[in-house]
Amino acid sequence: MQTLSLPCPAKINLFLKITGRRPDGYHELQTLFQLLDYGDTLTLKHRDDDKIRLLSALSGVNSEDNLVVRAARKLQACSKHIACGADIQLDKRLPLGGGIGGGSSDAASALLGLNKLWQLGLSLDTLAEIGLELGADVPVFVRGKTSWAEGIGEKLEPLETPELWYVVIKPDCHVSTAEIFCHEQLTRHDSPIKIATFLGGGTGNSCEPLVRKLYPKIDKALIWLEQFSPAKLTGTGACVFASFEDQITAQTVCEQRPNDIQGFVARGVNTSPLHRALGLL
Ligand SMILES: C[C@@](CO)(OP(=O)(O)O)[C@H](O)COP(=O)(O)OP(=O)(O)OC[C@H]1O[C@@H](n2ccc(N)nc2=O)[C@H](O)[C@@H]1O
Ligand SMILES: Nc1ncnc2c1ncn2[C@@H]1O[C@H](COP(=O)(O)OP(=O)(O)O)[C@@H](O)[C@H]1O
Repeated sequence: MQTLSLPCPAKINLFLKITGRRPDGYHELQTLFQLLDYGDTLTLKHRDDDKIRLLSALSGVNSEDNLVVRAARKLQACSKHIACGADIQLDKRLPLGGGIGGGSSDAASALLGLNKLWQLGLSLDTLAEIGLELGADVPVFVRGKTSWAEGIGEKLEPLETPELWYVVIKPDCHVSTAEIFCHEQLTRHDSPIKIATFLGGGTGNSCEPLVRKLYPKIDKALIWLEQFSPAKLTGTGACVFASFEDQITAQTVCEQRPNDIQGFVARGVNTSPLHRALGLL
């Protein structure tokens, strides 16, 4: 097999609590990562030399900093063969810095795809460990299941959720995850909750009050979406989302969004499209 074309699905955080801070500065959290059937596409072509070439530049991101190239280099270091190279084409649909895990998902698809293309035979456990070095959100995409998460997002327990339709919109602003986690006004000591408490409803995102205050456009987008269904921030933003029972209602809402707001409709899925494409689950 010489070429693989793979999906890189988005995620949303159905809730997010910050329960503490580790000595290295990373925050411990609780969240529910809901995978979506919508995302980027990564095409990997085997090369007989050891070059990693990114064929599609991402505006504002140096090729060597692109998470797919960083993932490929990390995996190359695990290879005992000399001829492990790849041409990589990344077709982006997911907005950058949206809190929907685009870069992390691209990295996970690169790890799983190149593991197959280069016949490395690494387990999902090993790939999740390598992924965690690239970002706290990478392991959930490596494991490929909608999951309850703790730690910094790497302690994962699959949780089946109703496969609802989501409207995800991105106001015209960019939120840096690091900026929010460094902010003195961030709530850092939420009490941990049980799964049953989340299922009982009403659990939100602890970053939301601060992000709404710092980014009026996000506040406005939440107010707009709230007209149709309860709306929440995903991750540290900038995207916000709301759920709907059926696709047509979700599409009708999405089409009415203000002109300066990007948006899409996606179905929540319990199993990643990446793993389905690779025949892993
Ligand atoms: C908090 C979440 C929820 O999904 O936010 P989003 O990025 O999706 O908005 C993620 O776990 C983010 O994961 P990811 O985007 O991979 O974060 P990383 O690249 O590992 O970290 C970016 C920066 O955010 C801070 N950070 C990140 C995660 C975490 N649990 N605690 C932190 O303090 C650190 O300062 C780190 O340098
Ligand atoms: N393949 C990639 N896709 C998106 N962003 C990338 C990628 N590689 C590196 N990045 C960098 O990672 C940052 C966060 O990306 P992204 O995963 O889209 O956001 P978030 O973690 O908020 O969901 C971007 O602003 C960009 O600088």
